Amino acid sequence: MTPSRTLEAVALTKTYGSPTTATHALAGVDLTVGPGESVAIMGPSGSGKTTLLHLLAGVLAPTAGVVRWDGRSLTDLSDRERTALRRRDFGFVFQSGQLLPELPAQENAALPLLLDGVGRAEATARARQWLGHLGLAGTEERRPGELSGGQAQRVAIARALVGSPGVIFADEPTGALDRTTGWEVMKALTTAARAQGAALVVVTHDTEVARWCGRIVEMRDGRIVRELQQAGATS
Ligand SMILES: Nc1ncnc2c1ncn2[C@@H]1O[C@H](COP(=O)(O)OP(=O)(O)OP(=O)(O)O)[C@@H](O)[C@H]1O
Repeated sequence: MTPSRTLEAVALTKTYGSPTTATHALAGVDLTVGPGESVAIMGPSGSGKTTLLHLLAGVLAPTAGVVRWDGRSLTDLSDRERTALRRRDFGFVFQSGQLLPELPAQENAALPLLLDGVGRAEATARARQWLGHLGLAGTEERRPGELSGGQAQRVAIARALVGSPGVIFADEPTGALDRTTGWEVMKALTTAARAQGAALVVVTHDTEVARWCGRIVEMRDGRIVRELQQAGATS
């Protein structure tokens, strides 16, 4: 990836519903995330964290404002171009339940490459490499039901990273894990993202999770009300 790739949101607003039932989920958000940077988005329930994540990732369209990735506005792309961009340049990690239960770990991790037309042998080899980096050597053939929660999240991280994305979006990535396992998963996620030069955007309620990120932004009522640089962050 080129080091200049930056994710930038300008004056982002999002209103759900009709004019009579409108919810103003985002009310003017500016945010820039550079290569290798990690940002935690925190704030109370309903403050707009997930909406912001979905807009940044091009999953939802803004009501007004713009999201630029690598200098290109996501809203200027066709649905098809946006889907292709999401698959190639963005990786996703969710709370849980994101792996396909019938596929072994290595195929789950290889999926973005397979969907992008990479041959099975190469895709699996690259997935196995990531599983190895994430401490999952020996579990490549296991199905998600045969993995612990922490192992399954690391398979999801391998899948998010396997296509060398420029940005990884994570929504409560440790929400289904105990504290120690969550710590290990965040360590794996931030270390791998940094090694790859990928930006990382994490939505979380958990200050322990946010501590792994270089920057914390706090949201209230659809706005960023505070930004905190973390000098001591591991990322
Ligand atoms: N699809 C939708 N339709 C209508 N309103 C929505 C929709 N999605 C979210 N909202 C509303 O938008 C606001 C922001 O929601 P959002 O999910 O972004 O908040 P959040 O900070 O991620 O909350 P939580 O921490 O509970 O996940 C809330 O008032 C929510 O009810």
